[in-house]
Amino acid sequence: MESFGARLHRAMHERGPLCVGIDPHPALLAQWGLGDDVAGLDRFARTVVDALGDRVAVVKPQSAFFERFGSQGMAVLESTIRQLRNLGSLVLLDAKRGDIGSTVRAYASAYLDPSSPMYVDAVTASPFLGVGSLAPMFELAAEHGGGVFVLALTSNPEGASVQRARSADGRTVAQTVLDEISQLNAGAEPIGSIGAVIGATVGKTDCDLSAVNGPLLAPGLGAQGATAADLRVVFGPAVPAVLPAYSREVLGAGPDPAALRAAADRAVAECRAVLAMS
Ligand SMILES: O=c1ccn([C@@H]2O[C@H](COP(=O)(O)O)[C@@H](O)[C@H]2O)c(=O)[nH]1
Repeated sequence: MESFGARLHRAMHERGPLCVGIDPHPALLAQWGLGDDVAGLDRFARTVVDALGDRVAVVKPQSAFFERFGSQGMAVLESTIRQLRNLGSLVLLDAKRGDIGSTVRAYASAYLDPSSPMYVDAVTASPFLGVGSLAPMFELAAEHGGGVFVLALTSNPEGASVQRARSADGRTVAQTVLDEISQLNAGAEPIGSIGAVIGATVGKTDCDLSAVNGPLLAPGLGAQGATAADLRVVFGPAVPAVLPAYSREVLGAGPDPAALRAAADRAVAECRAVLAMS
């Protein structure tokens, strides 16, 4: 099966370098004239899927906003994932999972096994229990052409105290995570399937990104204050590997589908200019 890295590389070239999040915040539901309930959640997600599912490279449902509504919210998430896959966008589930290896195996089956109802193209993962504890995810991703995005330098200001801390060998925690990702992606073409999450808000990373050879998911654009121009500062020569991610900035244009599409097109144009892809 074709690797996630290869599928993502093609999708970004064909559809543009953009990941749009589905983050149905209560404030956005209200702004769209929807109730803060399962029906509102369902309408919100369907509107985004119908407007963007056949247009953007990657759609990233934020699991937390579906989990809020219990089993009914998870049913909406499952059907959102199915609809997105039918429309051709890659689905990156933002669930930030991580645990001891034996439990990570269950998370891996939930998201990266094609027989699961929650099967997605890629999932976000937290390396706080050690990057090695995520091995079951990496293995299942490799077996079925999936991807994993591992948190390295997150977009929130609180992340730095942990992620920029230095370990005994002098490397930052973020660099340690990136080095382990580099090993997993070594030799992969056109790009590896294990990505790193590095916020567009973090300024200079003080990290060596040259060997990562995987996609660099950059949240923090728009609502959190970063702009497309910041991507050059944060990623330097690694900027062509960046997958820019917007949620509220694009979603705030809804619920009119044409306005959502226009907002996504604007974001693609801005990012394409920075990533020097045409
Ligand atoms: O470092 C990180 C990792 C993940 N996120 C997630 O991305 C979106 C951002 O939403 P915006 O509305 O564009 O701010 C959200 O789902 C976060 O959980 C992140 O922001 N930073």
